[in-house]
This record gives sequence, C-alpha cells and structure tokens, in this order.
Amino acid sequence: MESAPKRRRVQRSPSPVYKLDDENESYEPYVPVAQRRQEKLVKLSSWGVNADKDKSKSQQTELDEREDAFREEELRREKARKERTLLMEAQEVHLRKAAEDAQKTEGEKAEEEDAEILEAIKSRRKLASDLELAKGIHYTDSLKTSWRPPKYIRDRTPEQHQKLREKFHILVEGDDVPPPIEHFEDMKIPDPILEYLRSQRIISPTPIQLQGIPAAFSGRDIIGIAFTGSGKTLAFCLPLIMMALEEESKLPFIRGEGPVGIILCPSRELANQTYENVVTWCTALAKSGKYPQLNALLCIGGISMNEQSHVMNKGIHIVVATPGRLIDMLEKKRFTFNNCKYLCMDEADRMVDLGFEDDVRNIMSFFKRQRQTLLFSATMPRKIQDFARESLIQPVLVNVGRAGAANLDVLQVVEYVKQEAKMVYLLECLQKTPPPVIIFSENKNEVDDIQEYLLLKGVEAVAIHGSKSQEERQYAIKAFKAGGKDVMVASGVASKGLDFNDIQHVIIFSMPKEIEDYVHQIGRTGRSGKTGIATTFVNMNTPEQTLLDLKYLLMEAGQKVPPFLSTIDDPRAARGGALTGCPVCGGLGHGISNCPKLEDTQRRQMASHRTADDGGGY
Ligand SMILES: Nc1ncnc2c1ncn2[C@@H]1O[C@H](COP(=O)(O)OP(=O)(O)OP(=O)(O)O)[C@@H](O)[C@H]1O
Repeated sequence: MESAPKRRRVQRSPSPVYKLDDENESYEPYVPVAQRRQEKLVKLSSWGVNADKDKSKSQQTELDEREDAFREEELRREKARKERTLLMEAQEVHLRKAAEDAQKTEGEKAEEEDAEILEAIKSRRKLASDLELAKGIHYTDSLKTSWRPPKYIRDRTPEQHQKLREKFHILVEGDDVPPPIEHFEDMKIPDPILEYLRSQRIISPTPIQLQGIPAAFSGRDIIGIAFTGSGKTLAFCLPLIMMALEEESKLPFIRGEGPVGIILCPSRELANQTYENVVTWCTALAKSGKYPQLNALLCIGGISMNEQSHVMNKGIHIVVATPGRLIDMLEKKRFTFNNCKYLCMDEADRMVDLGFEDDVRNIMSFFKRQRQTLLFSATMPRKIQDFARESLIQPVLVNVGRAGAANLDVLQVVEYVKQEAKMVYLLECLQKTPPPVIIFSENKNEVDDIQEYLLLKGVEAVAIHGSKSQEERQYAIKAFKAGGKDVMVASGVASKGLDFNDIQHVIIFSMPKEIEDYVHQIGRTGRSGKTGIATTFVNMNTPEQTLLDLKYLLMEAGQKVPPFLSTIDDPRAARGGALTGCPVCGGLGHGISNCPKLEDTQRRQMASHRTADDGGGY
C-alpha cells in the first residue's frame, strides 16, 4: 500500500517580495484559503481513488483466487463423475454383452468370431497402384464406352431384366447393372466373330457371358464368378477385342504403340491358351477383309520374346501375360501402358493366393490413365471379393451359382482307396470311360511315378508339373490336346484353367487339401454343357476337414454321398446357423478359424519372415 505524503508546515511572511537568501530557503508563497482547500480536495480525492483502486484490486485478486479454487474443485468433481460413468458404462456394456451372448446360438458366436478373424487378416492395402495411392487418385465413374444395348433391350423394365437373370440363375450386385442380353447378335459383335463362334458350336451366350459381356462392353469394372468350363474366357476377351478394334479403326497403331489392354493369368499354360483364343478371334476378324488385323503378344516366362519380334515391330493391341515376364518387359520399356485401359485377371483369386498381389500392384503402377478392371474366376472366396471390391470403380458383381460351387455337369464319385492300393486301382478306374483322361496328384514325385507306372502298363501318358521345363510342359499339353496321348498326369498348379477338348474322366489320385483346388480339378471335365465323370481317391491320410468340405460340396451338387463321408460329423451342425462358405477358401465344411488354406498361408508367411530375418531370400 502507498504511504500518505507527509504534510509540510507552511510559514507565512508579511511581505510578499524579498530577495531570497539561505535563511529564506523554506519560504513558500502565499496561497489563498479557497485555493488551498481546492488543492487539498483534489489531493484527497486523488488519494481516495488510489486507495479504492488498491482495495478493489486486492478484492479482485481474492475473488479470482476463490474462483480458481472453485473451478478446480468443479473439474475434479467432473473428472470423478466421468470416471464413474465410464466405469459404469463399461460394466453395463459387459453385462449387456454377456446377456446378448447368452441368447446367441453357438453358430452365431462362431460367425462373429469368424468375422473378427476375417477383419484381422484383411489385406490392409488396396489393390491399386502405389502411384495412385500415393497421389490419392480415386476415380468415381466407370470408363465411358460408345457401346449401347439395342433400343428394344434398353426399353425393357428393370423387372424384365431381373426375370431374365433369374431364368439363368444369375445374381448381380452393383449400381445400374447393364441389362443381360440373351443373343450374341444383340450384343453388336462383329459378324466374322459371330460366324467363327457358330463354327465352334458357340451359338448362344452362357449365363456369365449374357450378363458379363454387356457389363464389360459398357465399360464397367467386373467381378465375374461362374463355374468351371462356363465360357468365362470369351466373356473377358471379347470386350478387349472390341475396344482394340475401335481404337485401331480410329487411328491405326504403328510400331511402339499399344497395348490397349492386358489379360493376366496365374500360369504360363493358361496364358498360352488364352493367347491362342485371342489370336483365333482376331484372325477371324481380319480374314473377313472387313476389319483390320489386331496384334496380340504372349508375354510369359520360359519363352524367347525374340520369337515374337514380328509383333513387337508393329503396334500391339492385346497382351496376354503372366505377371513376372510382364513386369520385366515393362521395366525394360519394351512397351508401355501409356494408352492401356483394360486389365483383366483370369483366375483372379489364384493370382492373389499365389502371392502375385504385389506384382499386380506393380503392374497397375505402369498405367497412366483410368482403366477398366475385370476379375474372373470359378472360385472367389469372400475375402478376395471384399478386397477386390474396394479397389474397383462402381463394380458389377456377376455370380452364376455359389462362388466355389462345383460344375453340375460333372458326376462326382468319391472312393475310399488305401494308399498302397491306389496304383492298381488306378488302372481299373481308367477302364470306366474312353480317353482322354486327366489324373491329378498334388505331389510332383507322385506325378512322375504314376506316369512311369502307366507307361510300363502300356498306357500312352504324358506328365506336367512345375519342375518340368517349359518345352516339356508345352509338348505334353500339345500332344494331349491333339489326341496323341490318352492320359495326362498333372499337378494341380500346372493345369489350372486349361480347357481340353472333351475330357471324359478326371481322376484325383490324391485329394488336394483345399476344396477350391478340387473344384478346379474336377472342372477339367463337363465343360461347355457336356457331361463328365470325376473319381476321387480318399483314405485315412485325407484330413477330416477336407472330407467334410467334400461332403458338403457333394450334397450341394446333389451327388451321392458315400457312407464313409456321410458318417463324418460336423461339430458346427449342432450349433445351428446357416452353413456359408469359409470366407478364406469357400469350403462349406469349416469356419475361418480352422481353415486349412489360412493355416497354410500363415505358415508360408512365417517361413518367409524367418528367411528374411536370417538374411536369406532367394
Ligand atoms: N456360349 C458358349 N456355348 C458353348 N460353348 C462355349 C460357349 N462359350 C465358351 N464355350 C466353350 O466352353 C469351353 C470352356 O470355356 P472356358 O475355358 O472359357 O471356361 P472357363 O469358364 O474359363 O473355365 P475355367 O474356370 O475352368 O477356366 C471352351 O471350349 C469354349 O470354347
């Protein structure tokens, strides 16, 4: 607090004007009373204001302090209240969940657990190029094309379209799904191709074609699922041929230009077969004289690209490839994707399974513009569907039958054959039908052993598996396709998706662990509307889970279930709930928690991590 100023005594003198000396230093001039009073008042009042100010300041500080203390107390109480509510809430949630769980069936609980595992193993990265992801490029509209369905089809109501889909058991998902078209002629396919198809007894589109082709012609991204041998190849090749034809007609391609689109396959054999189809259809077009020649390039490992220099020296319209060789060619800039706008993956689920996911991303990063992306397969577990759907633009899902279901034109016979009796029984089995017959085994050594045994017994047999050279594989396929050999012994991987003429009988010597492989293997017969037989050997070495998958698959296809399979109990059956396919492999006999494919994948991943940790690798 400020101290009050000391009062000075005022000395008065009679005379107002004298010369000042030392004695008179304390002299103060006379100030009239009124003026003094006035000054005093002013002083007093100013002292008073300061005093008040000091007082109010101290009061304010006191108030502030009290308010702070109050606020602190409030905050403390609020925090305590919140903590209590959170705790109570957690307890309530826990109690509620326990009550709900008590009401849930075992099946529902298992379903929830499966969903949790599925979420945990979901691929975290979209199937898009790193460049697109890094730049945040996200297309919202599908690719525009000039193709339109004929007016009379456009004039149909959505109910009429739906009725047609129902007639052919086609399920679709997606916005504004283009209409299904029942006749090739209405799809505006060039006449020379139609004539060629007719010459091959391909008269009307199969279900996947009658919905898939209009959707692809409209520029839509597609997930196409249909059983083995149902004509998926034509469904994804024809749209690319039409696209290339349009581009070539606008401005002919010269050396260094193209491709317009690519078809990716998981194996060289499948790529080769698809390439041959594309070349045949393009040749039919050019031979008519009404359309230009479209050039296709086969880009697979194990062959010399120099052999195709005649194609490389022209513009390339279509590339059919396996991922490794394609990346190599792109990195070496043998061609670019600057004008590429169509990417189709055949056996798309296998591509991802076989560990091509990063390769596919790498390939996508070479695209410089928006593309139309199509994924096709006979088996497409939910995990892959979800993963793919995230990466496509306004996709249309076309599904003919359950994804992973067996082809109904195949008569499936499952026999219990002891391990040591298999070879002898095989000979007996071969008598069931005339050739050609395919025998599958999961093991390369076994493939060789079977071929050797058959050759010894005088059966004309060829063999293919991953350890054979490309020439050996190509020779075997050619000889078998041409009818020069009666039997082909094959490992699963080397023969997936291959389309051989009129296979009468498929014998599965060793049952694959994954039911999807079984579906693909029996699917080598019963193609394009013909019927065929598949005989499968099982015994005590076959895992029970696989047998259960097999049992449900037979039941789903309305096939005879042998007694040794029907007696296998499904632990989930007692829990109730619908039996949906395992989201990882599509098997009906197990959930995700005991999926053999997931176990295999995890084991492979762990092994590769270990190799990486060891500093190893290739
Ligand atoms: N509309 C059709 N009518 C009759 N046959 C057809 C039709 N479309 C294709 N095909 C024939 O059906 C056979 C199987 O076709 P494709 O190889 O395309 O089957 P897929 O569905 O790809 O089978 P997978 O899943 O086993 O690879 C081929 O020989 C093909 O020529």
